[in-house]
Amino acid sequence: MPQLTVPADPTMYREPMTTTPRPHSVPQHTVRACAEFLGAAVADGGTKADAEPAGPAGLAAAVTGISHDSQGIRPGDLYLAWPGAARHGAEFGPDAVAAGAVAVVTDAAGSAQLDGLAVPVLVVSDVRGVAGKLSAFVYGEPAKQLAMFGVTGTNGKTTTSYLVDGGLRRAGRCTGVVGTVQILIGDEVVPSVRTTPEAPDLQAILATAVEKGVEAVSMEVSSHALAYGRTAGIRFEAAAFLNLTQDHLDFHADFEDYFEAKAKLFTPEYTKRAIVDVDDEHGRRVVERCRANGVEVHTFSIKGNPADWSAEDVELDADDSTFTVVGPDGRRHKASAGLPGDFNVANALAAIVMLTVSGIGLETAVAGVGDVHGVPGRMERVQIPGQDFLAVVDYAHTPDAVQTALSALRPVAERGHGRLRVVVGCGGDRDKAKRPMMGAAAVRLADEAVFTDDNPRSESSAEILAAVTAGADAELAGAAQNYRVVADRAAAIAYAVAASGPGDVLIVAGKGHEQGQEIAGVKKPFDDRVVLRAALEASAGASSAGTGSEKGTGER
Ligand SMILES: CC(=O)N[C@H]1[C@@H](OP(=O)(O)OP(=O)(O)OC[C@H]2O[C@@H](n3ccc(=O)[nH]c3=O)[C@H](O)[C@@H]2O)O[C@H](CO)[C@@H](O)[C@@H]1O[C@H](C)C(=O)N[C@@H](C)C(=O)N[C@H](CCC(=O)O)C(=O)O
Ligand SMILES: Nc1ncnc2c1ncn2[C@@H]1O[C@H](COP(=O)(O)OP(=O)(O)OP(=O)(O)O)[C@@H](O)[C@H]1O
Ligand SMILES: N[C@H](CCC[C@H](N)C(=O)O)C(=O)O
Ligand SMILES: [Mg+2]
Repeated sequence: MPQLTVPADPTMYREPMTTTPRPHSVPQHTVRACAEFLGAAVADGGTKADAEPAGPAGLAAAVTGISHDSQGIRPGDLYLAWPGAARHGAEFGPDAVAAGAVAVVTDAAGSAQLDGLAVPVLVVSDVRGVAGKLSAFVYGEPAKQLAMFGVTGTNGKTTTSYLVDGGLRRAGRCTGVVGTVQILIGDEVVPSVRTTPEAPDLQAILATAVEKGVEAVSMEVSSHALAYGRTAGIRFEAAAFLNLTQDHLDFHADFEDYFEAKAKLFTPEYTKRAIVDVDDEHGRRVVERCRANGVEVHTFSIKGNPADWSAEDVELDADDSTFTVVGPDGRRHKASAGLPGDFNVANALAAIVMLTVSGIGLETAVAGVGDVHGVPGRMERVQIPGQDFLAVVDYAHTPDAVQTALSALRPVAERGHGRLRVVVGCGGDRDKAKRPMMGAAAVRLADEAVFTDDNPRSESSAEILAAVTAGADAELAGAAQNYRVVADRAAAIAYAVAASGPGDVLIVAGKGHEQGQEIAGVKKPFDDRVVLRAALEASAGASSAGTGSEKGTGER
């Protein structure tokens, strides 16, 4: 098996964002105006200090920004001290003030820790609960100057937000995208650390976008974002619900709680219109909610379910697809998606409907969505000269996504009379319940699964892999084992490449665009696309040197 090392180019690893872009000009409300906006009690080290404000300027100080991170404070900021998983943000109140914070917004528990602070302490009952609207206030309500498009669902948010962006660009809009892969503000690219940024960062990004002439933003709205209120203060032109399947039950109490978080987006406060995939049972529940709460709802289906919009005559290829969009008035329009798999037809239709019902012409929406050929790390083909099998990097990191990705490429393997192989693992410090389910999906739908490390984070790689293989074993129920475990991800990819022969299909799943692999809390550079390409080149080199005799020896 070829030995691989990850290229040690430090520029490949993107450090987490430490500074969010900030707008140049803001309304400069005073601390007092912010306190009034919040209806907050003002405490100064536990003593009511409305009459005698603390600090040099106290309540009269101008507020020029807002942050929840003491390390991201700029002079003139409000510091939001909320309780975290590990500690209370109030612990960092003094750091924030030293960095120039003009006031701290916190809760009663935080206020008790901030005795004698040199700036006013504004006390509210739920800091995260006010963060969205307060941040929007501080930055001058930027979302009101933008056409906002939001996408939620367990899988497909990133893809769909890029497809919406394609349509907006086609319509001549200057655009922004906020999501898992990166943040685009016009032509500026900002690294992303979260799918949906925390509210102060999100509002700063939107205000910067307005300053740069951006007119429309498509963004992912994660369930964490909805639970934490990260998008509060934004009313979307259109919000899409794609699907709801197993994920994030480390964060949500149960599946119903996960659903309720997603359902929040489809209320009049959050969106003008809902675009809902009714092929998903939870989508149908969202439709009922919208009908009850008065949100305008547009349904779509790619599976022949009754819906306002549907995709018919779907033809799938290894790299793309064509279909006919059938609108509510019976209008039919030929469309294409430059991405493989029927699930991407659903994503494309979601984007087309979002754009069309928001006033972009159907023809423009269809053309713009069809302009998008590839989303980083989503079914991204990695190909070297002479390669006689299909190799893709995909971001499937949920049971449903593993199933979807494998099912989408099964016909390609069949057409090539080849075998379907997947390299996959599960992240640590995330939903544990999905691990056996992913293992089961992999052995059920692939000819061979290679189970490997994803981002173990603080967890033991061996324990994560044991949970994955337990699911695989249960699924196989004594049938011949069609998986192997190669914990080292580069070695797993190298094995899978060496095992692949003509007509085969290889999916390297779970890390997509990611630039690092986190093991025992240390993040090292790792890009599946780079590692896969290196493995392909090493394997081709080994074959041409006559040492590739093992290649493609899997049973056919
Ligand atoms: C598990 C989780 O939800 N963690 C979130 C949490 O971190 P934490 O509770 O551990 O924070 P902490 O270390 O206890 O610190 C408490 C507070 O002190 C502040 N602090 C801390 C240290 C310091 O020096 N100065 C300072 O001000 C922190 O900013 C924080 O506000 O609070 C932080 C902000 O306050 C979040 O950014 C962080 O999200 C982390 C990054 C995360 O990865 N969250 C994931 C689970 C997430 O949000 N995922 C969703 C969905 C992904 C998807 O499906 O696409 C997403 O939208 O990305
Ligand atoms: N509509 C869909 N239905 C089911 N699976 C999908 C769908 N769209 C994409 N997928 C699968 O999910 C993976 C992740 O897709 P994408 O990154 O667009 O989703 P996401 O919702 O943004 O994920 P994340 O929660 O990590 O941000 C893809 O690589 C693909 O395997
Ligand atoms: N937004 C997802 C991404 C998971 C990606 C996977 N590579 C992992 O690390 O588990 C999460 O934070 O749960
Ligand atoms: Mg995403």
